[in-house]
Amino acid sequence: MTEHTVRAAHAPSALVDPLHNRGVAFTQTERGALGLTGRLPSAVLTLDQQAQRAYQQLRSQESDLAKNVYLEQLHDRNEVLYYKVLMDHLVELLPVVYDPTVGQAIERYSHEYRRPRGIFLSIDRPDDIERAFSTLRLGPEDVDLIVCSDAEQILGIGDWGVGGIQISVGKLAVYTAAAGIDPARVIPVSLDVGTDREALLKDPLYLGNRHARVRGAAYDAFIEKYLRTVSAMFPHALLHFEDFGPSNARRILQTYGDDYRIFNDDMQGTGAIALAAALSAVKVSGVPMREQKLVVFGAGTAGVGIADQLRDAMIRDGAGHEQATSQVWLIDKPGLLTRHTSDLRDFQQPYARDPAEVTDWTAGDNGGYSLLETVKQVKPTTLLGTSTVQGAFTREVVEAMAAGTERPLILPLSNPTSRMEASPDDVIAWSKGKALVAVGVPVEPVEHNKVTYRIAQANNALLYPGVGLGTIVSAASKVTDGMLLAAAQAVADQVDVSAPGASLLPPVEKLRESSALTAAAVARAAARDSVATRTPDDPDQAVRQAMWQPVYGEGTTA
Ligand SMILES: NC(=O)C1=CN([C@@H]2O[C@H](COP(=O)(O)OP(=O)(O)OC[C@H]3O[C@@H](n4cnc5c(N)ncnc54)[C@H](O)[C@@H]3O)[C@@H](O)[C@H]2O)C=CC1
Ligand SMILES: CC(=O)C(=O)O
Ligand SMILES: [Mg+2]
Repeated sequence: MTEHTVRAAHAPSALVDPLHNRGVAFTQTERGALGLTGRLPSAVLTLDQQAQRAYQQLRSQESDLAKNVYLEQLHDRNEVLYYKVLMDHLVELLPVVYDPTVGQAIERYSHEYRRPRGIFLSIDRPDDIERAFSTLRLGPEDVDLIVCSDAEQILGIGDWGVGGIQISVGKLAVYTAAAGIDPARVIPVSLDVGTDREALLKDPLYLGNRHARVRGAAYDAFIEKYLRTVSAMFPHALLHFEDFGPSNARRILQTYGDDYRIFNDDMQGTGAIALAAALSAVKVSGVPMREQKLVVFGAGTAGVGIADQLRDAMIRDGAGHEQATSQVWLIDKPGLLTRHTSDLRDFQQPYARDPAEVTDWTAGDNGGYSLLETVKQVKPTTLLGTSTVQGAFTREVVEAMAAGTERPLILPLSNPTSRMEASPDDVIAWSKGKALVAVGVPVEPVEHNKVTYRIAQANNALLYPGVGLGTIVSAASKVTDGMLLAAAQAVADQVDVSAPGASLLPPVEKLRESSALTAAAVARAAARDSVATRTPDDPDQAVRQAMWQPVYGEGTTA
């Protein structure tokens, strides 16, 4: 050890540990008890005063990325203060710590890096998994939630290697800000299996494994070892999977979903929030769920995850399984997916159309059937965008939607903003105010013909925090389809869509209240589905009591 490292090791730990640090809010008595005498300026500030100062400092940052970096540094210094600022300004700051700015933070991770947050697991050292988690010195009862990503499909921006740790950090920040998940009881994880992005591999500052993504048996063994280790060490933790590539996302959930408490946000969370928007749209359009016709543009993890949940909702509303499946049309890079499309993925196959159906359709130059042709032929009630293709919902497509049905539901859900299939103001204008719209990122209301259209944010963040809290409060052994449906229904029940231009989903201003209602509905569903191992008499009260608040507790805290 050098003289410097010895000195650092003797720094007062209460100022270094972000879960306990209060900075200048430590009282003189606490400073004395914690060995901080002379280590802080004399004044003692309140949390509100600290939050005022931090917010002023934040406002002086010149870009959203700079604000994100500032907030991450605050997060690493003082978690209570970080969450106080975030929650006091949630509408303004959610897009900074989460979607869309988190995309930039991920791209810039190795360059903006200050200090590590979370657990970094390398596929090159699978035997380190247990030792890595042991460094946290947490016991089996101490962890509620672990978010991991292998960063193959971050939002709509693809493979970002170790930078994907920031999606795990960002998703957890939303869990705490929205649903009061205790930040001391969560762990963000990077599963670094390499990256196929040449620019990262060539960047001398890149902080991840400098090799191509490992696939096949070694990848599967790494995931299995991760699951076995974390569930043995933290048996009550919900294991959230985020932004895996389409085949791995689905395969992991299908292979391990019965044995481990897994939640795949991009399939299950996104499916449920889109279902919530669709349930609200049914109230406006009057077209019952069983009669909905859905065109999905971008048939990957999110697109087919949503298709599955909407198909199941059609079945619950009285459609037969075959009929409901036939009311879904998938479009991917080759165009409409038919049974003749080569390289269909297994999860796309149930929806592949019979080529005999489309013999009268006009094929494009590549021999496939375009989005526009499909919309004209099918006259769908709902058009979903999960393709990452900016501008794919052209004026002609939107006009065809509005010509085919009275109140089309149009969901350009791709993130971040640069990937959105259409901007809501165009969709409202091109459809002459008929379209019901929700998008993945926060956007301003749209004025059209003297009506103000409030555009719902159909981002899984409006739902997954409540799913997580409800799972934790009920100590559910798994996340069932019934719990996801209950979450979607609870979110939809919170909005009144009777006024012209009303939002299809609750606003972010009410996210905390909304997440509490969702969590209670999820806990009730867990009991109904016999997966709850704790059944509080009053789930609403249990949920509210479980919600962590950003306040300094009594007495010294180190
Ligand atoms: N609003 C929300 O809550 C969520 C939004 N998303 C967004 O959905 C998008 C897709 O994410 P994932 O499903 O995870 O990715 P993915 O890679 O699994 O799916 C994207 C699909 O779009 C297809 N695609 C690409 N170019 C196309 C083109 N020109 N024409 C037709 N299809 C094309 C791809 O082949 C792929 O099947 C991302 O932008 C992501 O941010 C994902 C999860 C949640
Ligand atoms: C919101 C989200 O999970 C995504 O875009 O991937
Ligand atoms: Mg995601």
